[in-house]
Amino acid sequence: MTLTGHILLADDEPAFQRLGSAWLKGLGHRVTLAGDGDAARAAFAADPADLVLLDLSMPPHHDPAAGLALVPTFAPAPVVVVTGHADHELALRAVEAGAWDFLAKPLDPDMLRVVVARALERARLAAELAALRAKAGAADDLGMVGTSPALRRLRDLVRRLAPTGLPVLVLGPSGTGKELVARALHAAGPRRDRPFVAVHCGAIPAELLESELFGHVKGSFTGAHADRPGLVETAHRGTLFLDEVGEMPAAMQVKLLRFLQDGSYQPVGGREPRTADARIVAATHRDLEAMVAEGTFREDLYYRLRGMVLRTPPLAERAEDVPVLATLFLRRALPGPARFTPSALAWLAERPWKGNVRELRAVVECAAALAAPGPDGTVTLGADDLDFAAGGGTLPDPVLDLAPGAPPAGRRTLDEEVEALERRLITKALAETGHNHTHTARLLGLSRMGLLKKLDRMGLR
Ligand SMILES: Nc1ncnc2c1ncn2[C@@H]1O[C@H](COP(=O)(O)OP(=O)(O)OP(=O)(O)O)[C@@H](O)[C@H]1O
Repeated sequence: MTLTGHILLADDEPAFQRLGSAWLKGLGHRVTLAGDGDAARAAFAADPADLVLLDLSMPPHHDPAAGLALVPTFAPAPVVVVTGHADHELALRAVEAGAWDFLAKPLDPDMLRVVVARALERARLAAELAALRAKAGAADDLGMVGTSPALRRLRDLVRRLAPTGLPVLVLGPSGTGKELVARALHAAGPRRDRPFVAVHCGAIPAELLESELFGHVKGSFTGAHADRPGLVETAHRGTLFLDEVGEMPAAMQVKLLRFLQDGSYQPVGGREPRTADARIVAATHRDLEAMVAEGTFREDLYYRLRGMVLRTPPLAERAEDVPVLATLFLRRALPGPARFTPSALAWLAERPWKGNVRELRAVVECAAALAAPGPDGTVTLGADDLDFAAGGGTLPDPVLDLAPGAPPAGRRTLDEEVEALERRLITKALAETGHNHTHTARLLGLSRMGLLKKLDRMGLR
């Protein structure tokens, strides 16, 4: 039995529209027609098709690059690109942009039938997979690992909030998993096949944040050579995660409020307001209520953001999660068998974990990177290994203990010794800074780029 479906045919040639839709209807498909990119987007938003046949060069620009930019907007429907020029490179670029397949004009009806049937079958399989994943997802841990009552409750709330479109504000100290919660809300909700876009409001200079979020139009400032979509547009029908929202400059708070109120925004230099539909999840480690009280954060924005508040507790308040998370990070860090000694587990239990889960992860990964497997191939991490990885203790180090004139320990070459020392100092600095690359580079007197190159070379990234 051939699969039939709803096909959006986006092409500006009337003759092709007539012929194409007659062929497709003849095969039993329902067809919607659109003559340009905007019409295609609007038709898809109003009545999402199972498959899109897309001409890459349509009015008003007749520019294949603009056509390519349209491809991802039809996700999750597969897009088959139809091109007037049997252009090999363009077809490859279309596939890179996410197109499922391509067809060259003039169309061969048999080819069209086969390509459409394959694309619809692919869409059916993808929908089936998503349904199975959603079913399995209901029972999984949403990537939020831990057995403490606090974490169970958090997971439960995430599961219940994910299907709703409610804005969520995630509050908690740094490194407690706020971004993880935002990702879980997205992944367990109906927008999971659309983008999750994270904006680190504190990391982007105030003057750039507006154009990052809302985009800009060509010529709006020096260097704006072309229209550029903002992150809210990229997050359309997906989730926009506003991390460190407490750092958002006052002028931007007004614009964000407007977007939260009615989904409308104005690109920098643009005249016409645009709209996007993004689920908002915001997070901060700051005390927003206190910021409202002292007038540094808008009260109206605060109430808009806090549709629901989720709190990620400090790791110190959920001691039973520590060994579970440590074991998880150890398993992820090493391919082979690995374990903690009882003294390592005691060390883990005693540490205050001021940097929370991020610190725990960094310490375990660091210790795992430095450890050597025993004769049976098992890596055993003791309290000393963890202490050293956390930047506290000193480990017997063949290089540092070398007496002047003594031969290199284990008969390693000078280059190997230097590399081993470099690796140790870098991993130690990474643990001290909670894996913050900028701070680690500064600590070691390297440029950030220089550090990243070394990390890549050593496989430490
Ligand atoms: N419950 C958890 N299960 C597994 N991994 C976790 C958990 N909580 C946190 N992590 C891991 O810890 C690290 C820090 O988490 P995340 O970035 O989500 O914290 P955050 O609160 O957003 O931090 P910040 O405020 O500094 O941005 C990440 O690597 C994350 O994957």
